[in-house]
Amino acid sequence: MRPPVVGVLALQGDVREHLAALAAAGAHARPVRRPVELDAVDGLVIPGGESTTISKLVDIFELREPIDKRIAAGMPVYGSCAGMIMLAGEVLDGRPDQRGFAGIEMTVRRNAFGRQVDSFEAPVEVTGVEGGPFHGVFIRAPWVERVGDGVEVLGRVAGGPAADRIVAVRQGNLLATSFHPELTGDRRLHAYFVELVRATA
Ligand SMILES: NC(=O)CC[C@H](N)C(=O)O
Repeated sequence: MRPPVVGVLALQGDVREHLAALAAAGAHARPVRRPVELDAVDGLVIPGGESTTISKLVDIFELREPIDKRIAAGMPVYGSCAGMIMLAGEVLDGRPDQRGFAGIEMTVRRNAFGRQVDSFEAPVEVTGVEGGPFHGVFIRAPWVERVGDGVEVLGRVAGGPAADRIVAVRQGNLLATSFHPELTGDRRLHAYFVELVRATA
C-alpha cells in the first residue's frame, strides 16, 4: 500500500514544520502552491500563520475554487490555528475582506485568547487520540464559539483562564485545532490525520 500523499498549503506560515511532522507520521508530504500540485495530493494541511494573508494569497495563486471543489468532493483537510480560521464557516474579529473555504460549520473568534494572553501553553485532551493530553501551544490563537450539529468537538483547554474553550473539532473529513502540534515533537495528531487520508484515498 503506497503512503498517502499529503500536501501543505505553502503560501505563508509554518509550512516546513507541517511537512516534517507529516513525513514522520508516514505520509509523502509535499508543498502545494499551484492547482496542479493540489490535484496530486490525497489530503491537505493548512498551516498556522496569518489567516488574512493566507486568504489573500489563496486568491492570487488561484487556489480558492480548486480547494473548495476538493473539499466538496471529500478531500481530508487539517487546519492548525490560521488554518482553523480558514476552515471556519464564520469568523469573528476577522478582517472584512478575509474569506475561508466552504468548511466546518462553526464560528471561530480570531485572536481570541489574546485578550488574556497572546501566547500560552496548556494541556488538551483530544478525543480519538490515545496517550494522554497534547501539550497545546497557542499563538494568537482562535477559539471556537459555536459549532453546528454536524461538528464533533474533539478537544477543550484543560485548565487556566481559558478552561473549557473548544480548540479541536472535526466535521467529516475536516479537522481543525487552535493549537500547533507541528511545533512540538508530538506526531499523534498528524498520524491521526494521515490515517484519515489513508482511509479516504
Ligand atoms: N498562530 C497562528 O496561526 C495565528 C493565527 C492568526 N492570529 C490569524 O488570525 O490568522
